[in-house]
Amino acid sequence: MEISVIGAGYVGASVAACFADLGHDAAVVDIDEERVAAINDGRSPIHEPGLDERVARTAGDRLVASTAYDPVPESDLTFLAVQTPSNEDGSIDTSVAEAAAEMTGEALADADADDHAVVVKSTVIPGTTADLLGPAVADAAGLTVGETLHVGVNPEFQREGTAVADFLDPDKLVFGHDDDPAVADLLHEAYEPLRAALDHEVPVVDTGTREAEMIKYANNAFLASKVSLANELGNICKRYGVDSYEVTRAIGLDDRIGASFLRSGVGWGGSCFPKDADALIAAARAADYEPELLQAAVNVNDRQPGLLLDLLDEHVDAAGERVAVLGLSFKPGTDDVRNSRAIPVIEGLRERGATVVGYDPVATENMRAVFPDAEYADSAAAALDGARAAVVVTDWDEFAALDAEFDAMAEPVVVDGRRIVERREGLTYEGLTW
Ligand SMILES: NC(=O)c1ccc[n+]([C@@H]2O[C@H](COP(=O)([O-])OP(=O)(O)OC[C@H]3O[C@@H](n4cnc5c(N)ncnc54)[C@H](O)[C@@H]3O)[C@@H](O)[C@H]2O)c1
Ligand SMILES: O=c1ccn([C@@H]2O[C@H](COP(=O)(O)OP(=O)(O)O[C@H]3O[C@H](CO)[C@@H](O)[C@H](O)[C@H]3O)[C@@H](O)[C@H]2O)c(=O)[nH]1
Repeated sequence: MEISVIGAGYVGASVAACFADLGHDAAVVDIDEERVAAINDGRSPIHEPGLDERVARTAGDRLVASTAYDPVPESDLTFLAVQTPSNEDGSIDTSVAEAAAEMTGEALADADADDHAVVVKSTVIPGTTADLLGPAVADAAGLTVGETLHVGVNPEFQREGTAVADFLDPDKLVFGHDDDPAVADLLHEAYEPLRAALDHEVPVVDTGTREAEMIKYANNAFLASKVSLANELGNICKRYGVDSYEVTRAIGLDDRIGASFLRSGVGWGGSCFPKDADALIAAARAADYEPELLQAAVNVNDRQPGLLLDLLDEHVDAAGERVAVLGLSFKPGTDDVRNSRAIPVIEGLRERGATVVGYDPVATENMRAVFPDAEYADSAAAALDGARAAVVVTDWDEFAALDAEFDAMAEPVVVDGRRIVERREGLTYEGLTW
């Protein structure tokens, strides 16, 4: 099957490479020449475990990348996987997706193609596909939705750092198609090799486009709120000398609660939870509904970095001191620093007059773009060397193994936002939520 994917970012690159690896012909289109060149050179344009080898295996053969939209009319199905960022007020900014939809339509018009399906993989507010993006493609192409152009929604639930594994073994597949059998058939065909490769059934949710769009937001809202509740409980535990991880381990044994997404700490970041929570809140308000619980989840999250720094203040006056920030990415396994909790932590340290020295196994260059004048070390040991204190922001495995490295600090003080460092003799250790 011929598939095109618009956008070679975290979602588009991994989805296209995985489809190619599963035996489809996948063409990725991106306006970013560097990302296109990387794929055509057989390299992943982003850091994502398992992606490099898939791109290397398929590039130039079943996987091709281009800045031109020529592959679109040659394919049966086009996924739109461009970014959907936030406006100033938190509402979704669909301008990039609209432009990509128009360019897709123009490519279909130029080639006089019909019977093509355009499926939105980007996260969009309910109604965006049916009311905005579908019509944008159709108008530019001179086609009619439901007749000569088929429009659907197939939200993506992969996580950064495990995007390939998540895509290849999803908990569910959501196909939004408003009863257009052409979209449903093409989506089932696209995912058939993936399902055939698994030794278990993957539930497929065939549903409307609006429901598919909302399922994506509901999924993220639930998970983000779950972490915020774990953080709220952790903050209370801390004040009562209770080990919050013992508590969440126990409550997670209740099937109705579930063990995942209960790790309390410095909060959730990344390109999705913050943006999607804001977009859903703005969408609710636009419809005259005040989403109090979701807003509280955001408020709790926004407070965590400040609470971490308050704990540092209890041990150290950071003014004029060198403070190591261990972990810059928003979570382990990725070089993505979008909405990383390291950003407010670094800002708070600088407000205190500290000299920040950051370390991350893979995200340094991306954080350098945010704070060009901060110091960055090549290793955790180098960051700790001569530091007055260390603040742990990301739970990279290698931080769990740190031990003698702390002795390079005059008086080792560690404020741990992710419960990753071992408490030990000779180390002043303060965990954020226990
Ligand atoms: N990052 C994730 O893990 C994740 C997971 C699930 C869903 N999503 C959603 O998927 C969408 C994409 O997210 P992402 O993280 O991959 O974004 P990204 O910013 O990493 O990638 C988007 C890509 O689209 C390209 N692009 C922009 N306009 C274009 C155009 N007109 N034509 C061709 N290419 C164009 C950009 O150059 C960029 O490379 C968003 O809606 C996001 O919310 C993301
Ligand atoms: O118990 C937990 C679990 C996560 N986090 C934090 O939550 C954030 C998000 O983590 P995660 O969900 O693993 O990463 P993402 O790649 O942002 O993935 C989320 O966002 C994607 C984009 O929408 C969705 O596709 C995924 O299903 C959804 O999990 C990170 O900052 C984590 O550190 C915690 O603090 N505690």
